[in-house]
Amino acid sequence: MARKIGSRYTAHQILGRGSAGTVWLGEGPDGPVAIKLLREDLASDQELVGRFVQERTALLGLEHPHVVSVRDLVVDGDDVALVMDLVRGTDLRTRLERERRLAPEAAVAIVADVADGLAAAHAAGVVHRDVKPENVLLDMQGPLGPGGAHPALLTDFGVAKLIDAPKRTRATKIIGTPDYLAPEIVEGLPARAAVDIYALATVLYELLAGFTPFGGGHPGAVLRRHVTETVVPLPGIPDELWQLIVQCLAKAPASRLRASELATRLRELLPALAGLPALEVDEPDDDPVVEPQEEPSAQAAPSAGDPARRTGAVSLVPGAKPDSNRDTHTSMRVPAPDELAGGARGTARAPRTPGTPRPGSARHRTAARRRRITLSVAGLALVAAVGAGAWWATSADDTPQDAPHSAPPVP
Ligand SMILES: Nc1ncnc2c1ncn2[C@@H]1O[C@H](COP(=O)(O)OP(=O)(O)OP(=O)(O)O)[C@@H](O)[C@H]1O
Repeated sequence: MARKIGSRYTAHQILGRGSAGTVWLGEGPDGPVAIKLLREDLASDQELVGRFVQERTALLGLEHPHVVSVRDLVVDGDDVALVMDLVRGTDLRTRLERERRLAPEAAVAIVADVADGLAAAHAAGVVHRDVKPENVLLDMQGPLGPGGAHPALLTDFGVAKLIDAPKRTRATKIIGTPDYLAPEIVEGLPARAAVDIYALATVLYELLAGFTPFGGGHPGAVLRRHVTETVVPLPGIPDELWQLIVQCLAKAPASRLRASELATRLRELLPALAGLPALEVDEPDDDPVVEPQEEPSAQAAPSAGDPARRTGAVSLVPGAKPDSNRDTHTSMRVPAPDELAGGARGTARAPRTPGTPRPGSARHRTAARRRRITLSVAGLALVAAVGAGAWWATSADDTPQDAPHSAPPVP
């Protein structure tokens, strides 16, 4: 059923739903558009309305074939809506879920497009801060590129930030999605363009492997891996492609490539990747084995399937499901250095060639569960601190770079 949005637009049909509202196929004075309409019950939420305004502001004047342009912002009674270019296709998350892993050529072609879009955003002084497959749209009506990939466009600049002059203070709250967060964000440093490169390299790894390099388990563990763990090579990946990923996942932001360089280097690799099949990689366990520290106790650690262990991610939107490390706009407190140091045992998720068991794999899980009794003291402290911080930080948004470093007390 059609409905009017402001005086200039008509929404005809729902294209999809996000946590903050519904995206409609609509019509405007200049033809078809996509209209992102903020949920009615959220229209009085200043923070969310602020994000819509932020997205409009961030993208003003930014026209690029690999960025979804925002055409208008409508505020009319209870309606708050962003009017965007219509992309006829799907988002990259949907494609990845359907195919599980992409062939290297298609993955690289898609990521090169996004790198081009990021280069334009960075040149305009905008850091995206939430690069992930959900925020990449594939234009199925566009020409087929290398590996049969459709053109990719970066969208959802709702938490984008204008690049500022250097700040004197550290951030106390984290904006973003745990699996894709650059280590400097976890450490409370300001988000510069290099955070988008780190996130995009994470997306590239994920397209090739089917899982993110540092994801899995509690968000606190994910944050810690970004800072302390080294990415483990994917079996069978062409060396030059691997070197690019490693460089862009460097812990030091200055060591990463810039977006335009990344796009160029990826495109140079494309001919050598033509026709290569998707990598054969088994997803590592989400639940690394933690050796027992003491005898069984009534306070045994929650298991991976226990909701208490998975609720560290906090959705921006009241009522949205806060249980995934891939949730949009997760907002958490920056962990203290001792929380990041964690226990003696690393938790890197080593990918495996199919059929190769390793301790902690699904095959070994039953036996391992029997042995796993408690988390280390450091692990528990991290879980408690980050989990509590997450809930505390629900109202945090765009002030982190100005805020003094004052973490709440750890319960
Ligand atoms: N410009 C667009 N053209 C066509 N479809 C779009 C456009 N923008 C978003 N969509 C579709 O609408 C759906 C919802 O998008 P939206 O950005 O609201 O949510 P999301 O990014 O999936 O989640 P969240 O808002 O929680 O980050 C997506 O599945 C996407 O495919």
